[in-house]
Amino acid sequence: MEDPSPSKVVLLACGSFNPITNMHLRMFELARDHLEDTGQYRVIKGIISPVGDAYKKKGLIESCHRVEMVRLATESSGWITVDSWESQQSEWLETVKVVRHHYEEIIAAEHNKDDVDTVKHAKKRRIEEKRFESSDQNKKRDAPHLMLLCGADVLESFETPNLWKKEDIAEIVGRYGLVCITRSGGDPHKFINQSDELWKYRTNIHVVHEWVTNDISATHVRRALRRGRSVRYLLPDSVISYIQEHGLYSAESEQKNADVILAPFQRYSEASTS
Ligand SMILES: Nc1ncnc2c1ncn2[C@@H]1O[C@H](COP(=O)(O)OP(=O)(O)OP(=O)(O)O)[C@@H](O)[C@H]1O
Ligand SMILES: NC(=O)c1ccc[n+]([C@@H]2O[C@H](COP(=O)(O)O)[C@@H](O)[C@H]2O)c1
Ligand SMILES: [Zn+2]
Repeated sequence: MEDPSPSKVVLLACGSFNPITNMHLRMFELARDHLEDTGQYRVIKGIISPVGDAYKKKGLIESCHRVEMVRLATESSGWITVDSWESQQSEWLETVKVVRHHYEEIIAAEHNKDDVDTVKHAKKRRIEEKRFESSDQNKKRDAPHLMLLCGADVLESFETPNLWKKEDIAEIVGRYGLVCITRSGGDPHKFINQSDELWKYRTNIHVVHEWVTNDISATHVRRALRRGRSVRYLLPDSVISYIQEHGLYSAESEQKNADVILAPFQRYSEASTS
């Protein structure tokens, strides 16, 4: 008999969040509505993982500030949280490693939950276990899926030479799944259609069309801040207060890493020359 209950999903967004904007938060709401509309999924959690300082992107301020701003921005959400594990690593980590880490955490939490259940409901479980031949198989089936959430620009960056490894893309998209929000100027469907690699995994890529096109970008916010312009309503008030209190985003901070190569380019060009 077909299982009518929707699969649980955890959404993970990786990026600079320099700083977090309302659009980063909207991505989660849009993705949840889209997935739940299919009747196949129930989104139980959203995780925002700011990239570590070793990513070396131009203008990237210290991760402690970026993490704190995400914490403030997600305070009012009942399901989106920040996770600082990635940002605490001394080296830049490929996104696939971040995805694996969070999946392992989810599975470990499921096992812990089962252990607690075992003590609390030992009797009930014994009865249930008799109904299933392999409890492990069922545990796995009930475990939440983890999907990477991103904007269309990240999907399009898969084709940039020396930025992503083919096997990493295959693992992220093939094994976990991707939810991609349209961003003005891009057409993810066309992009998937034109890529033999992505076409293979098309059923694992959920494209969410944002009809209320919203072109907020962190770059735009940083530029406005440098010019002393208002950024109100582009990001939460608590984040704006934090930026003001700590004097973040100046002409000087925008020059950070200006003469450094982005970590993935550095790593993959080293690999191809050695
Ligand atoms: N307006 C938007 N529409 C759709 N996706 C977005 C939007 N802004 C950011 N994202 C997505 O949010 C994630 C984190 O992106 P990132 O931190 O680079 O934000 P950004 O606004 O693009 O910043 P920057 O301008 O510094 O590149 C990425 O997956 C990116 O595609
Ligand atoms: N090969 C990879 O795994 C790879 C390459 C480029 C960017 N990324 C990630 O994608 C995100 C992109 O963030 P930005 O759009 O802010 O540059 C970051 O989290 C970064 O670590 C991963
Ligand atoms: Zn970006």
